[in-house]
Amino acid sequence: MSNFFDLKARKAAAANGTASTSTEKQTNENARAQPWVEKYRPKKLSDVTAQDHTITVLERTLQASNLPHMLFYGPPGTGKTSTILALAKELYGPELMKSRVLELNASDERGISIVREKVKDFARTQLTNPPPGYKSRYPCPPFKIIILDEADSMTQDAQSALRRTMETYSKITRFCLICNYVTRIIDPLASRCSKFRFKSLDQGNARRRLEDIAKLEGVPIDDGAVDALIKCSDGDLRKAITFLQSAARLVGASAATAGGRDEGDKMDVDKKTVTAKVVEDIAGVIPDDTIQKLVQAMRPRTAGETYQAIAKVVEDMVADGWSAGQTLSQLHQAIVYDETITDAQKNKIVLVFSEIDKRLVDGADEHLSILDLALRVSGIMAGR
Ligand SMILES: Nc1ncnc2c1ncn2[C@@H]1O[C@H](COP(=O)(O)OP(=O)(O)OP(=O)(O)O)[C@@H](O)[C@H]1O
Repeated sequence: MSNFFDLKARKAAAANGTASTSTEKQTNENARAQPWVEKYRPKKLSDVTAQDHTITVLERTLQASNLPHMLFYGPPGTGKTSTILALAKELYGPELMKSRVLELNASDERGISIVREKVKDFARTQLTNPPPGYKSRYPCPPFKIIILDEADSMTQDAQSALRRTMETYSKITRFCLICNYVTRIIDPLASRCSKFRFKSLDQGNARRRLEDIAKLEGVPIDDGAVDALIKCSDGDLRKAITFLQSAARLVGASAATAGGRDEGDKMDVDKKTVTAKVVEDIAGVIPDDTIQKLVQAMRPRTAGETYQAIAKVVEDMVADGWSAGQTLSQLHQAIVYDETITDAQKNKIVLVFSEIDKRLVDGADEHLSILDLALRVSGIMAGR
């Protein structure tokens, strides 16, 4: 891992008493200010963890110096963007990355005009020879790569237009579409690509990566905190690393500039060790007893009493600032494992959860949505 060796070299230089120049100091400052998700983004295909099958197939494809159009799909923070960037770096080396790779992400416009102009213009550009002294692990391929991140947010028209561009310029341009929801990619486009599924990171790999980063950054972290990072991030390594960096800043355990510490926060700030409590507070995890209060309020009683009990707990939760998304996710977990609720009731409850989830995504009022959810689930639990 190159970061590890960079860090070791810096430490060795410091131990030898090597005077650091102002340029070195500036570089160190920049490294400190950098988000860890970028600092520890895999630089080579072999740095990508937990996606062994995909990486093996891609490495074999590279050996043949050929590449199909590709569609990477899977949950957020599992290494899709990192993989294609690492692949492109290995294929072109730093010299050709700029001229041979076009990366368009969510901040770019997603309509048909971007396909007709920016994508098509780049796709049809003829290749120039590599500069003298160009060196790469693989023979320089006769094509460029266009990376379309978050391709599932492209309009249907834009996707249709892309189909033709892909075909027309396939000799000199290969596409890599990246998305979370493969069903949102139109069939004619998906069928032109080799598909690669990225899985949520398993606990073992996520744990190793987080422990490595904590060690490299000199952050004391206890076992419970790593468990909490894994639990709060649902297999999304980007989220886990971001929580880790925020937690390290909060407890003052990292060299990163401290900031964002609120007076009055009841967190474990004195120990300088990242604990499970610190992680949960940063991730906005609602304490179990609060969720249990809501579940108890939802248990069957007379109609008027149920409303009052639920309304009171929901009001307190809103006043405490707990987000509706987090409430939805933790309440769902609590109900799924509740053995007093029958499977038939759980089936109906899941439908209510998905409806409220959609409503929240569409921007509905959080307080009313959670109130509605709790009342409807309570009705189902009462057999209504
Ligand atoms: N499989 C992985 N191996 C190593 N690091 C990873 C992996 N997955 C994610 N990461 C870390 O998380 C960060 C975000 O990963 P990346 O942008 O590749 O995710 P993604 O799958 O493209 O997510 P999204 O769908 O949200 O775009 C990376 O910079 C890296 O630090």
